[in-house]
Amino acid sequence: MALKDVTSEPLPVLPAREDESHKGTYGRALVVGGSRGKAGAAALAGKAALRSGAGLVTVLVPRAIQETVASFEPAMMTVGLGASNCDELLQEFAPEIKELAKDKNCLALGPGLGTSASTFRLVHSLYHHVEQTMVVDADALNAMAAWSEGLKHPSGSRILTPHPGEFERLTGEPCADEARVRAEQAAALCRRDMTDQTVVVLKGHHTIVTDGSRVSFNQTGNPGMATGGTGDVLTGIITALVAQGLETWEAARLAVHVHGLAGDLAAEKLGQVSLIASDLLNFLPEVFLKMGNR
Ligand SMILES: NC(=O)C1=CN([C@@H]2O[C@H](COP(=O)(O)OP(=O)(O)OC[C@H]3O[C@@H](n4cnc5c(N)ncnc54)[C@H](OP(=O)(O)O)[C@@H]3O)[C@@H](O)[C@H]2O)[C@@H](O)CC1
Ligand SMILES: Nc1ncnc2c1ncn2[C@@H]1O[C@H](COP(=O)(O)OP(=O)(O)O)[C@@H](O)[C@H]1O
Ligand SMILES: [Mg+2]
Repeated sequence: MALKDVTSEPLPVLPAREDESHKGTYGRALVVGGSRGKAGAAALAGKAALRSGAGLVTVLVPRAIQETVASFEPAMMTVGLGASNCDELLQEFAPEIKELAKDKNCLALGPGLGTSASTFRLVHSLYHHVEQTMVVDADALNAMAAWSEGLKHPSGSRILTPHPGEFERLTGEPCADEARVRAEQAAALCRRDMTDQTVVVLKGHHTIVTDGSRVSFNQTGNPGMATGGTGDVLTGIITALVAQGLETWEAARLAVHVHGLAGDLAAEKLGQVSLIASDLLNFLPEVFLKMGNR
């Protein structure tokens, strides 16, 4: 199947907010991630989801880091699972997480999650049994890479957001240097195991977004964004746009643009050297205003 390059087509837009709306109108997002030492990844994703317009954001983490995550941002709700010393999310939490997912419009799974065997089994269970659209990132991708059945049989739409290292773990093949070949690799992953509703976001300079038949090469962003946690922010942005009703392809394409533009504005003010992931959160408001949202 020929891959259609739609890079020059207009970007999707986030609809204007109606006067008669309320927080429920803008969706409920659930971020599942974090572990001791990587609380920040879950917090960055959660706060990015809030700054990208999701009505209600809950960050679900192991109990030991709940207070830390909550302290990053009071507008974020948190749920802590396990005993007070529990520092990673485990397989046995799957039923509780599935229950909490029921009234959510979108889930993000993976930032800072950790790589224990039990955590990986939790990821498999959620990937295969949660019907809501799910952004699958970071250690959730590593979990799926370690699974012999690969990414087959998700029970809902999935947006996979690998960086080239994660992509290689998932597919067993390194990313090609040439953009067009890389796009074909990402599209092949999309088509290989999954449903029509799967989107792959292969991150890097000119991040590739593909649904297996279309591809878009992102035109925003800069090397200042090559710093820990910027991918976690992207995960939160995509999750918020899905929670607000955008389709997976639209949400991924718009989010990648918004994320890169936040990076460009941040670099203009702060310089590429000093830019850190949490700066992106502070430039998201300017991005949405620039794009015509009130
Ligand atoms: N503040 C926090 O809490 C933070 C927590 N975080 C959490 O940490 C966890 C681990 O995530 P991770 O991405 O840091 O590590 P990992 O999955 O081992 O991948 C790195 C490997 O891939 C390779 N690689 C090749 N090309 C690459 C490319 N273009 N971009 C990137 N990598 C590339 C790379 O090659 P190398 O650098 O050696 O050349 C290396 O071998 C995860 O849960 C995440 O959410 C982070 O988000 C940081 C902030
Ligand atoms: N040289 C670059 N140019 C543009 N964007 C970049 C560059 N390097 C990294 N990025 C962006 O930064 C993000 C890094 O994501 P990721 O590697 O998952 O980081 P982390 O896991 O630390 O949060 C991606 O969105 C990627 O596109
Ligand atoms: Mg990452």
